Order: sequence, then C-alpha cells, then structure tokens
Amino acid sequence: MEKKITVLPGDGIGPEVVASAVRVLQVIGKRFNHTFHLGYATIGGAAIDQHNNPLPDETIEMCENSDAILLGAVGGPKWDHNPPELRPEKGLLRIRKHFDLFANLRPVKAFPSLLDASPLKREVAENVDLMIVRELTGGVYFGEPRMRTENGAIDTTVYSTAEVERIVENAFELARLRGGKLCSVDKANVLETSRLWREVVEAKKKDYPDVQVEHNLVDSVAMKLITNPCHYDVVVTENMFGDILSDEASVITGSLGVLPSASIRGDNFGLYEPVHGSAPEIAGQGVANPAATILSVAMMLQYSFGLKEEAAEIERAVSAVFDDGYFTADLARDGVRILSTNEWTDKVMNEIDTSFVSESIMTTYI
Ligand SMILES: NC(=O)C1=CN([C@@H]2O[C@H](COP(=O)(O)OP(=O)(O)OC[C@H]3O[C@@H](n4cnc5c(N)ncnc54)[C@H](O)[C@@H]3O)[C@@H](O)[C@H]2O)C=CC1
Ligand SMILES: CC(C)CC(=O)C(=O)O
Ligand SMILES: [Mg+2]
Repeated sequence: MEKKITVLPGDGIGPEVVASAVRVLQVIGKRFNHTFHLGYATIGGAAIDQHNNPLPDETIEMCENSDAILLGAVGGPKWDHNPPELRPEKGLLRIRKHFDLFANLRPVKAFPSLLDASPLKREVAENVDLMIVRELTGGVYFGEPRMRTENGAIDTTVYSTAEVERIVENAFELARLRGGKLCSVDKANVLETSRLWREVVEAKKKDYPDVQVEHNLVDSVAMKLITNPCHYDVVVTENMFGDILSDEASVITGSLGVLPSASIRGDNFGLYEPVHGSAPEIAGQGVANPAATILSVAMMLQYSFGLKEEAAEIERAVSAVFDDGYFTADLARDGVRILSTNEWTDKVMNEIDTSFVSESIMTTYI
C-alpha cells in the first residue's frame, strides 16, 4: 500500500513525540511492505513564527493532498499573549473545522503494566476499556459571538440539530461494535444545547435497540469516571466536556502521555494526534512519553488505511515494552527503568522488527 501523510510536528514536545511516531511508522512500513510518503508542514506557534499565521495556506494545501494527517501538539508561553487570531491553538481549531473532522475518538485502555503508575486503586483501574466520542467542530470553542465587552467577556455555545445527530449516530454505531453501552454526557439541567443533545440521543436510540443508553450530567460523570471507570463503554459528549473528561480519564491509565486520538469525519481521511498538549516545561529534554503519538499512528493505520494487523502490531509492541519494565519519566516509580523518548522508541521499534536494534548497535560501535 502507498499512502501520503502530512506531518505537523507543532510546538513544545510535539516535534519530539512526532519524530518517534514517524520512526515507528517507518519500521511498520518496512516490515509489512507499505510505502508512506511523508510531507512536513507547520502549524501553531512554529507557523506563527515562520508565516505569521497559525495555519498557513501551504499547510492546508499539503493536507488536502494527503490521505491522513499526523499532528504533535501546539502552544506555549511564547505565544500566550498573542491576539486570539494569532494564537497557536487557533491553528488547531481551524484545521479541525476546515476538514470537518467532527468525531474525535479518544480510547482509554488500562495497560496492565501501568496499573501501579495510576493513583487509583488497582481494582478500580484494572480492565478499563472505554471510548470517549467527543464532538470536535462545534460548541463553545467555535460559537459566535465571542468577544471582550466593556465590563467582561462573552463566549457562546452553539449546536445545530444536524451537528448533534451526526456525532450521536457515530457513537451509537461504535457502541454497537463494542460493548453495546452508551453514556451520553450533558448539562441538561442548565444548558439549552444540552437539552437538545438529550432529545437527539432519545430520538436516535429507537434505531439502536441493541444499545443500552444512559444520560448523565457532566459533573457527576467527572466523579464516576474516576470512582468506577469500568462502568463505561462508549461516552459521547460535546466538545468542551469531552476535552476535559478525556484529560481526567488519563489518570486511570497512569499518564496523559499514553492517550491517543483520531479525528475523523466518516470517510477515510483523518487527523491523528495525542490527547496531550505541548508540555512546554519538559520540551527539548528528550523525556516526553511518545506512546500517545505512536498509538495515534496505530489509529491512523486502522481508521484511515484499514490496516488492522499493522495497528494491532503497534499496540502489541507498546504494551510489550511496558511489560518488559521500560517507561519514560512521566511513569517513574520505584523499581522501573526510565528511558529517554528516543531510547523508549527504539524498544518499540525493536519489538516490531528485531533487526532494528542490531543496526543501531552497529552504528554505536563503529
Ligand atoms: N492538542 C493540542 O495541541 C493541545 C495543546 N495544548 C497546549 O499545550 C500547552 C500546555 O498545556 P498544558 O495545560 O500544560 O497541557 P499538556 O497536556 O501540555 O501538559 C499537562 C501535563 O502533562 C504532562 N505531559 C503531557 N504530555 C506528556 C507526555 N507526552 N509525556 C510526559 N508528560 C506529558 C506535562 O508535562 C504537564 O505536566 C498550552 O499552550 C495549551 O494550549 C493543550 C492541550 C492540547
Ligand atoms: C488546545 C485546544 C484547542 C484543544 C485541546 O485541549 C484538545 O483538543 O485536547
Ligand atoms: Mg485537551
């Protein structure tokens, strides 16, 4: 198979974790005989510095001519006081909107070897396997008006019925393929958009008699997700609630550094990025956990290219390296071996292709 991928490293640890994910992609290509053509472009702070635009036209054009996008993360203190249109985060919001990537899938799965890294009790975190389906192109991150007023500021949450219908349908389909349970999360006791959301879920559930549906308010889900995460199978929610709940869910897995995501729209095209941000305080030190971005590549192989065996191989390799007791600094605890971003990536690559390490050992000793 031949595919074109646009790579957008972004800011902070973005370039470091993306470099790892690209190396893993290359080793997968070699082993399974696929050619991945990579084109690099800028987004976020890096794009502001070079083009005075967080999402330059050249970047959009390259993405339009690709089969998928791999993204690191954007943002950092350097640009925190820029005007709203010149913030790195604006580039991310725009690319999601431009490509209509309305469905953000954020799987949360407990790796057995990471259970001791979670602050939760082993019996709470064990066997967690849930999928957060986050609406990605609507809600308060996009609603107008947004502005400063004379005595304050305004943001607006907007959802059309069609926007809610398509994400809810997506979540029902996923629930049907998974454990048959759907939890819809809203704030229907207060928000009009949430009452619309609940009505849409109620109407759609008639088409999915095999899916068990519950409605929960977001504040109580924030609590239950941590006290009883095994209760959940598919969780569907609006943009901002999904953003917040997914970072919270990373506590179950031991680190934000292991949560991948896929942003898709119903055809094969998609954008793949870790759930985490640019972690500026650890950038450039070679200590970031690349697992989330590597696992995002696995999601790309599965969702955009239909390469299930290859995706499963990446997941197996990541899990095996954890099982062998190798971790990055975010997962540090007594008795485990801490590796740098690159060393940990080498271990994953060696799991996939045992000839890889012998090559790197040779270059080390020559
Ligand atoms: N998708 C994106 O590009 C996102 C960008 N951001 C941006 O990132 C910047 C930093 O935001 P924060 O709130 O600090 O969120 P963050 O997700 O960058 O970091 C939160 C915490 O997790 C740690 N962390 C995150 N990823 C890690 C990894 N792979 N390995 C080890 N540790 C990791 C960080 O060191 C920090 O302690 C801001 O400018 C924010 O706007 C935030 C979230 C998403
Ligand atoms: C940086 C924001 C635009 C979004 C965010 O935090 C996320 O998508 O996880
Ligand atoms: Mg976030």
